Amino acid sequence: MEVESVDPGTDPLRSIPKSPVVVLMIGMAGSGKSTFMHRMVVRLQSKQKKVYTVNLDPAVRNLAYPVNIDIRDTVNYKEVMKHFGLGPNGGIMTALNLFATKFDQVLSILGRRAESLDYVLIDTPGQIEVFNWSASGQIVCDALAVSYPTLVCYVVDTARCVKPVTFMSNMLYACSILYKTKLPFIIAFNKIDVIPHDFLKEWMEDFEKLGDALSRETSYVASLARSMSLAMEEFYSNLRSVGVSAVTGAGCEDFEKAMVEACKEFEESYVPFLLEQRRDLEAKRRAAVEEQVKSFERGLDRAKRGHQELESEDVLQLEEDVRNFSIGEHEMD
Ligand SMILES: Nc1nc2c(ncn2[C@@H]2O[C@H](COP(=O)(O)OP(=O)(O)OP(=O)(O)O)[C@@H](O)[C@H]2O)c(=O)[nH]1
Repeated sequence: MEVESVDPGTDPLRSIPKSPVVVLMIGMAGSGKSTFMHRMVVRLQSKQKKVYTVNLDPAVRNLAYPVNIDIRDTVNYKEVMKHFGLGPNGGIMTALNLFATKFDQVLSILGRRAESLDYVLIDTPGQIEVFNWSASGQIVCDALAVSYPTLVCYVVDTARCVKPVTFMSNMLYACSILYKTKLPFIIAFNKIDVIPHDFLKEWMEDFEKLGDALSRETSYVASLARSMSLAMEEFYSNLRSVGVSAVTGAGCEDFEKAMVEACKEFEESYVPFLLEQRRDLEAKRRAAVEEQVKSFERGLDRAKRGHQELESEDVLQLEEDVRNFSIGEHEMD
């Protein structure tokens, strides 16, 4: 398996255009990422914006929105699980890592489309750690951020944050994503049709209020969360949050305003950093891709040794599929 050379059309050192704006949707399973993507696609299209969508979740069954690039068209994660002897999370992670080794193909497709696009919305797996802490997440984020204004939207299920301890753990996740990606960040407190998010804003703006709520809980985790709540104030000051409902569309206007602000932040804070770091980032990304290719080869060797009882054509077919897949697109409307 060879690492592909970069298409000149996607030269990572060219200047970063103002559009399309890339939004990475990250959030726990069931938080509403796909539904929110659908809502934003419909909303933006109704304003004559050109929206392009990418699905990076190999295990999702149904998508609410029309998808242009779909990881499920490339590697079959169930086959990957079977042949590499992995569980569901390992299968998703390996499929995503494999996809990331060919992410230059996505950049080429976007490069050809970019001039006519306003937004690229990217859906990620609900197993946040699979994206955030794997090589693939790093490869995808770095590749996009050196090419287009790139933002993170962290989708949170507001109803699942009613307990202050759960809210705090959700915020710690958000914190780890912000510090890992370093990209402009918007928290979308989703499902405000079920429960308004005002109490969460209060907890973010006044750590004493969160402390009060936590003092009603007696667990060890609550006292840990209490001692962390002050430290989190600094983190909250680095992000913007809005309440939305993917189902009713409430709050979407605020979300659009937050995207405009986040783009400004990208331009003012991130682009200067990129201008200094781009060569290093690109070298790091290519090294990460090469490492993934090697790790894939090692995995295949192990799989072959472990599957001596299986039909060798089976293993060869999988090897062929995962080595030589190419990334295509579904036409836009
Ligand atoms: N009431 C309400 N339900 C919502 C909202 N957004 C999503 N849902 C529901 O929440 C459930 C999960 O939504 P999805 O969009 O599939 O969530 P996801 O984050 O993409 O989930 P994974 O694909 O598992 O990562 C579905 O039943 C949605 O209909 C919302 O704003 N309000």
